[in-house]
Amino acid sequence: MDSPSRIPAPTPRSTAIVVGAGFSGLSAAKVLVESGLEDVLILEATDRIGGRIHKQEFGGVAVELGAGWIVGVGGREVNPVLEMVARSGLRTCLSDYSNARYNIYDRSGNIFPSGIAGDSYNKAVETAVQNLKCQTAAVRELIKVVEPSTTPKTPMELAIDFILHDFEMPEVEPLSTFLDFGERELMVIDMRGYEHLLHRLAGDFLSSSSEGKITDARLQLNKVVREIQHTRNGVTVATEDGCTYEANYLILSVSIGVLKSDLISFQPSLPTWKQEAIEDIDVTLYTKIFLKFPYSFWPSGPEKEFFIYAHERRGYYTFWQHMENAYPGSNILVVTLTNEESKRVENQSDEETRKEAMQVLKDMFGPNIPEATGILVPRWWTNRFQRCSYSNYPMIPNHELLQSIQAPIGRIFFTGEHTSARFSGYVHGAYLSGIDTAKAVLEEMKKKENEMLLIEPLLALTDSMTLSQTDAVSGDGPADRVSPVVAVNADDDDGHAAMKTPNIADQRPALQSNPPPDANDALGWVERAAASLRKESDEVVATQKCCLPVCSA
Ligand SMILES: Cc1cc2nc3c(=O)[nH]c(=O)nc-3n(C[C@H](O)[C@H](O)[C@H](O)COP(=O)(O)OP(=O)(O)OC[C@H]3O[C@@H](n4cnc5c(N)ncnc54)[C@H](O)[C@@H]3O)c2cc1C
Repeated sequence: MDSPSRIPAPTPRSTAIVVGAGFSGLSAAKVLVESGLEDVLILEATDRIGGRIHKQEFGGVAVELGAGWIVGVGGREVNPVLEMVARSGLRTCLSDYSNARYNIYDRSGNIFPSGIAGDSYNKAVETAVQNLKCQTAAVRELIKVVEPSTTPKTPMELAIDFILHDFEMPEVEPLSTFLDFGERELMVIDMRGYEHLLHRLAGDFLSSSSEGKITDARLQLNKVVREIQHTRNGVTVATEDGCTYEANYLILSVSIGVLKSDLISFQPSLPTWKQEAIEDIDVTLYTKIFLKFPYSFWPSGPEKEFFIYAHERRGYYTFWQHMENAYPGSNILVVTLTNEESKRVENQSDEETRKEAMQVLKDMFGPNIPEATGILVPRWWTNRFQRCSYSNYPMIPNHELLQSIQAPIGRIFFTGEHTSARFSGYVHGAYLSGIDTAKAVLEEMKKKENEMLLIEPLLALTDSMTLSQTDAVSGDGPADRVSPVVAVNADDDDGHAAMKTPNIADQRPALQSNPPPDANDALGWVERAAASLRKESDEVVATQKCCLPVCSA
């Protein structure tokens, strides 16, 4: 009997492949499918959808390892994620950070008097706003030197500085999220998790079982994309398990951290300006560490949910939250670390982290508190499918950088929170970017279709001429159907539509050497049409150059 073949069966070419099934990938796929592209294929590296939205059961409740809040609520526009929350009846509660400044503990367990803490906080906000104004003015006037800011020195100043700058605070950060959607934040406290929104979204266009499990073959889990080959005609994707997939277009929704890493290689390589833009974007690491206790020992009540530990090392187990408001009786504390501290704890054992956290809690609440019985430390940095928590753009908008990040390369389109002009870093930014990118792909397809309508008669004509010509010369039929006119308007391998205009005369020696008598007029017509297409493509290049000043043509 024949043994079953180990070579995976070739998959049919799809119109579009979406890499990644986080919020942006799924929202992009939904738009494509609902526009009639039934054959969209989604390749996701892990065994689940959701990406940086990830619920896990811990200590008897659902905790959010990634996004936990709907940020931007109560403003003049409605956050689209809030609309989804309302539709799916997800349980949330308001997070009020304003009292955290009155719950600042020193290393001896004393709370700073509210007057001192409040004054220090207000001063830090003033300085931060002042700095921002200075920077904006400096950018406007192209002044390089800015007044040095007041540097926080004491443990309390360092703690406040950490809260103001490592968490987005509407008081100091004029982000579109706060300006448009409002300054409030709702925490998701639902056993189905934040990721329930993604399951609902996927369920809108992918088939699922009666238990809600997605069964649609268009979603392929455990498919780690390692290589993307792209030409002017399409893309070929190779996954770690040895499969290849072909498509006309590709939407890449992996995080900026993954783009910075070497997980995915591109053939040909991404152009230098794209690689530089990817390098230039900073990433933030944000780690919520969950600790489970046999009973609660921290102050509870409406204004005690958040508390701060002031240590001489900035960001050392600074920001704490108890989960009693969300899940009464859960006896869970959450402490948030960022950036270098996140990396440090990711690289040590959970037991070491538990000991450090316990020492901090003992500093604040005394030596007799119970030991944590469980700890959960998410690892976003060492996770090769994330390598960050979210992108971190400079406060002063850098349009050039953003445009370079957003710009497609040939048939590869980029999406994800890091491509969102107004809402980078957030769930709603990811969701809206997916929609925008899918629309851009549809536009591009329409443009190509229109071009083909124009080109097809020319193709037929050049085919018939080439046929008679090559018949006359060699007796063979045309080997390659790609017409020089098609090449005029096709993308080059660097991804810029029609950046190089081929010399038609060079590509058509046989036609010129001995044209059939009745083809002379037709040839003139082809030349004129090609010239007009060339002019059109030059205009495209001009537009692209003006959008992408860093582009090396
Ligand atoms: C700890 C943390 C806290 C956060 N808190 C908030 C918050 O409270 N509120 C808020 O609005 N936002 C928050 N965010 C940000 C928010 O989670 C993200 O902005 C958003 O979820 C990003 O969605 P995305 O689709 O852009 O990317 P992702 O969700 O990362 O989706 C990308 C997908 O691509 C997959 N992938 C990666 N590499 C490959 C590959 N080679 N092949 C195939 N698939 C691949 C990944 O597995 C992933 O599923 C937080 C993020 C983190 C990590």
